[in-house]
Amino acid sequence: MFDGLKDKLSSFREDAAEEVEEKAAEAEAEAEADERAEAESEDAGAVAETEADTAPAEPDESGAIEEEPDDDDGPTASRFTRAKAFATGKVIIEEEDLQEPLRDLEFALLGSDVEMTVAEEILDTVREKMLGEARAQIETTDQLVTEALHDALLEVISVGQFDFEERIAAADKPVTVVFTGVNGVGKTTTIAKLSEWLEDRGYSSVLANGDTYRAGANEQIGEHADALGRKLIAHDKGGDPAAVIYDGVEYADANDIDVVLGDTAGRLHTSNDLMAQLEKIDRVVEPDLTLFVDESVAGQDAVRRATEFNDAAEIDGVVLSKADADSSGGAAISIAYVTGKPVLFLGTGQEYDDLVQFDPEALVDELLGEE
Ligand SMILES: Nc1nc2c(ncn2[C@@H]2O[C@H](COP(=O)(O)OP(=O)(O)OP(=O)(O)O)[C@@H](O)[C@H]2O)c(=O)[nH]1
Repeated sequence: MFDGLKDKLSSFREDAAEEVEEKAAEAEAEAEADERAEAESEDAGAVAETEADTAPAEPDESGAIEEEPDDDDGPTASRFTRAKAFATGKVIIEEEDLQEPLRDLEFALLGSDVEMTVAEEILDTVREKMLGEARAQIETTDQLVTEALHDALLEVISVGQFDFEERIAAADKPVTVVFTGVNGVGKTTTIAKLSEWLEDRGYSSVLANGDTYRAGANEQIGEHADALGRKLIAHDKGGDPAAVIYDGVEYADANDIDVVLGDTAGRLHTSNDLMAQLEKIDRVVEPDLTLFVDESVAGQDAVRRATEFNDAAEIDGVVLSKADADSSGGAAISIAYVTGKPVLFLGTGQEYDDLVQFDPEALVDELLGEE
C-alpha cells in the first residue's frame, strides 16, 4: 500500500539530509579557513603593531565593537552566523540548503497524485520546521528532515479526524450510516466489510439497499447479507431509496439493532435526479453519518468527486477502497485537507476483514518507516 509514495519520501529524506550535511561541511570548512585567516592577520597585526605602534580598534558610536566582518572582504553575515554556530556544535539550516530538496519533494508529491494545495502546504510546513533550525551536530540531519516531514504530513492528513467507533458508541441507537459515491467504486463491498467490522466490536447491523436504480443491486447486496448472516431490507427496482432506508431504521428500532447501513445507487454529482434522492434520504431518514466511498487509486479524481459530493449533499467522512492496489497514496494524503472531511477507513482487499480504520499517525509512521 502506497509503496511508490513511501519510496519517494525516502529518497527525499536521503537527498535533503545529504544536501544539508554538505552545506554544513562547507560551513565548517569556511569557519576553519576564517579562523586561520584571522589568526594569520592577528599575527601580522602584532608584527605591524610592534613596528608602527598603530592604535587599537575603537568601539563604534553605540559602544559595541563591530563583530561581523563586512560583505566585501569577509564572510557574509549568514556564513559568519553559521560558522559561529558550527564552532559551538550546532548546524543551522538555510533557505538555499532546502531549495533543491524541496523542489524534489514537490515533484515527488505531485507525481504521487497529491493535490496541488496539499503539496504546497506540506512544503511550507517542512520549510518552516527546518529553516533556521539549529541542531546539535550529534543529531542526524535525517532525523530532523523526518520530523519535519512527519509533522507536515500529519497536519494535512488528520484534518477533521474523529474516532468512528467512539461516534457509534456515543450515538443513540439505531445509528444510520448512508453511503454515497459514483458507480463501481466499492460501496456495497464496503458496507459488507463495515457490517463485519461492527460485529467484531459488538455492534449489530442491518443492511438497507437504497440502490433501487441498478438491475441486480438487490441480488448483489443480498449475497453479502447471506454470507454474513445479516438482515437485508430491500424494495423492488424503481422504488424510493428513502423509503427503503427508512424501513431499515424501523426494523433496527423494532429489533434492537445498533446500526443501519444504507447503500445508495452509484451516481455522478451531476445526475440531478439522483442527487435529489440523496437530499430526500437526508430529509426523511436524517442519517447520523453520510460516508463518501471512492477508490484510493483514483487519486485526484477521488478528491474532486469528494468535493463535488460534499457540496451537493454534505458528507461526514470518506472511505477509500482499493488502497491495496494504490501505490501513490495521493487521495489518502489530500482528501481531508481539501474537503475538510476525514478519511475514516481504507479498504485493503476483497475479503470481509479487509477494512482498516484510518489512523493518520500510523499512516505517517508507515510512510516514513524503514523499508
Ligand atoms: N482490491 C480491492 N477490491 C475491492 C475493494 N473494495 C471493493 N473492491 C472490489 O471492487 C468491485 C466493485 O465493488 P462494489 O462493492 O460492487 O462497488 P459499488 O460501488 O457498490 O458498485 P455499484 O453498486 O455498481 O455502484 C468489486 O469487485 C469488489 O470486490 C478493496 O478494498 N480492494
